[in-house]
Amino acid sequence: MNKDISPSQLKSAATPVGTVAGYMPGFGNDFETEALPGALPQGMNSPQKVNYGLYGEQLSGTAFTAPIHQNERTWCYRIRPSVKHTHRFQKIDLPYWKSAPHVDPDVVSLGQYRWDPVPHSTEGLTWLTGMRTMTTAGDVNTQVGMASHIYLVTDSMVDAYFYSADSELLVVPQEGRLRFCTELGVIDIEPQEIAIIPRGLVYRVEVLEGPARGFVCENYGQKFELPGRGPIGANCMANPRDFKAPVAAFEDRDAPSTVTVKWASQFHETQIGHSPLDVVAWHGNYAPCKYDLRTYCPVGAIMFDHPDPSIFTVLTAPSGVEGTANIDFVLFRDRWMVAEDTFRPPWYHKNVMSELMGNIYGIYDAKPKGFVPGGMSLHNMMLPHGPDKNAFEGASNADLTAEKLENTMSFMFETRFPQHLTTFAAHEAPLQDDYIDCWADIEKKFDWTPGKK
Ligand SMILES: O=C(O)Cc1cc(O)ccc1O
Ligand SMILES: [Fe+2]
Repeated sequence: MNKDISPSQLKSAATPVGTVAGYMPGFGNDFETEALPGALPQGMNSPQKVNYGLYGEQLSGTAFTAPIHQNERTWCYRIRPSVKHTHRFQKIDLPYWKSAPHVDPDVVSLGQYRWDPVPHSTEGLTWLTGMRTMTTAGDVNTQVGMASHIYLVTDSMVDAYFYSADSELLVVPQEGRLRFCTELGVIDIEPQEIAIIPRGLVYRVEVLEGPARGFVCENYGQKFELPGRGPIGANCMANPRDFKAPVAAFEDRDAPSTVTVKWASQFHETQIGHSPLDVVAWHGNYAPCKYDLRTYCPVGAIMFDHPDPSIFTVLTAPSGVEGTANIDFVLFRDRWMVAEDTFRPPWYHKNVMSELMGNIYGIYDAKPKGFVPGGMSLHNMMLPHGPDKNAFEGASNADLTAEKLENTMSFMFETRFPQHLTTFAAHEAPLQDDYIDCWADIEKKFDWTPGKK
């Protein structure tokens, strides 16, 4: 132990997990943070003895040899190395959390689909038991694609911890407030914020205000990164400083605990005798973060026409094919509409990517009715869609003054892979059977008469 530190200093410096959430700004920065003074080795990663009797441990988020601009890892200094567990892993069943490839032969995924909010259950549900997979795409074993989930959470995890070896999770709350107590610190989120929980990071989820509902994009592939802004330049869209990583916080708590691991699509459990959230200090660039969607600075059409929705990309997870994302996370927030002589809502279209949308709050301009907060829609790859009849009539006859779209926040998880509905999405979730009728009354307006000039 470091002899320069007095016991009173130690007491005041400790920030146990679960009491305080403090943050450091920046996206993918090389952070350093310590909950006890002097806990973080300086100038090297593996001193012969670490202060306070801590163990050094590296968490790699990319291959050791990944290019320098993508290479991510974090050095943790912890009370016990995380290998210490007392039991072999046992498989457990979480029947509502599915992974790709998962194709129910009796479910038709080819279609335009929309769901009302999945209602809260009368039984108590945690982050693990309350996860409801709606769609899967790609293949978790080859680390391509994604799954979309709804979470319904009423109960905090108690002496229970989780990590996903399969995926990074992008969490989009719609109702309630959650606390993510992670190995690297504490993150609190509420609607209009998001959190990113990296692959391999251990955490438990507590309910600060329930019941909580929201959306999750489970990314099997390369990590989310900020999109290149091209000619837009060095500012606007999502700015790096608005992403917040937690400061170090730890628990020194001996209690029989469970660790659940999602690995190659299956869930496994082991027992440990202490809290694994025992990282006293860390440094590195592989860390969870939160982001307030209200800080997203949209750039749009200021003269005419409706640009592709890629202008609203918050984060993109590359697929290896340049410009073709494994997943884009796109935000439709409040903004001004000023384009002249223009049909302002989204146009009718057929997209090579598949579009999973969720409504966080308010009204989405292409679907003034039926796409409600907590609801989702799926327009699968190469399936035509666009404004419903009301939106078309409204926007093609509107007085085109400058108009502010207010009371609106929806998002899209857009992937290059087809999305397959789970049995839950097709049969248990509140699917709107009449969704495609929103286009049924679109009239033929063609006003050409043969032979007439
Ligand atoms: O289908 C949707 O509503 C999402 C969407 C929005 C937009 O402005 C342009 C294209 C697009 O797919
Ligand atoms: Fe679309």
